Amino acid sequence: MNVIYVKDSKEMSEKAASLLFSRMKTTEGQLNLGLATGGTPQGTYEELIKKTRAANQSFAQVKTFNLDEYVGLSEENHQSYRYYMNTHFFNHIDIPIEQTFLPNGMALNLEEECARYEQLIIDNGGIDVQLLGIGSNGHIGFNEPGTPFSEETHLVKLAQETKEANARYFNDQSEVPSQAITMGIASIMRAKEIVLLISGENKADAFAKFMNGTLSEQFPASILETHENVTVIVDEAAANKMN
Ligand SMILES: O=P(O)(O)OC[C@H]1O[C@](O)(CO)[C@@H](O)[C@@H]1O
Repeated sequence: MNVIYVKDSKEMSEKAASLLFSRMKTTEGQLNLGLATGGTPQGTYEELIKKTRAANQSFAQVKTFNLDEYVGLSEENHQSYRYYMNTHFFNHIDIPIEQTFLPNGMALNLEEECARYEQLIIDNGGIDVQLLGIGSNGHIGFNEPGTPFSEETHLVKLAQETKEANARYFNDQSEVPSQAITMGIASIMRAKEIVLLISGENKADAFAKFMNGTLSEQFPASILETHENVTVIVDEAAANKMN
């Protein structure tokens, strides 16, 4: 595992964007990108847009697969992850919107939707590079503590801690959906390369626990230690409990 220590979230975003940009360039855009939402990767998308524009680079061949989506929020809902991805990234680059995929949290049959999404990723040849954030409880995607490492895309009930953490994006905590569809740990681990971003004081305990290396389903991110191609980019605020 390659751990890169950086000063702050700006430097983390620049490093992550450079890495993704270079992967897109070396494959001439023939790349399946796994993407994440939340506050952490927002700067990475901004940097990636800047780089793409500055280099006048086309990424029209790239396909994207997001980790997760809330259940019951339409794509027009400003809190849906589809809305987040469109506004923060897809509307500003030339990846055709039809090549951008998220689980459909409005599907009538949610179990069927999970199986369809998993199969969609497989049918497209799998994910080449997966971008990840981490929850303060160690979740990756919406895989909460206790999720079996063998899970593929599935329906989850959000942990209270996660609802509280994500309430900042909603008018009121009661509006945070209680369910989501997420790629499972097994789906994430099938990515050929993983880039984990960790930023901010509120992630310091999670990073310390991650680095301590005990493999446990109670701390979902711990599985990443067993993946052969992981880059972690962590800022000073998140790394400050390691000294
Ligand atoms: O970057 P944030 O907003 O702290 O979120 C951390 C993680 O939580 C999720 O948003 C899910 O709650 C992940 O997609 C994200 O990586």
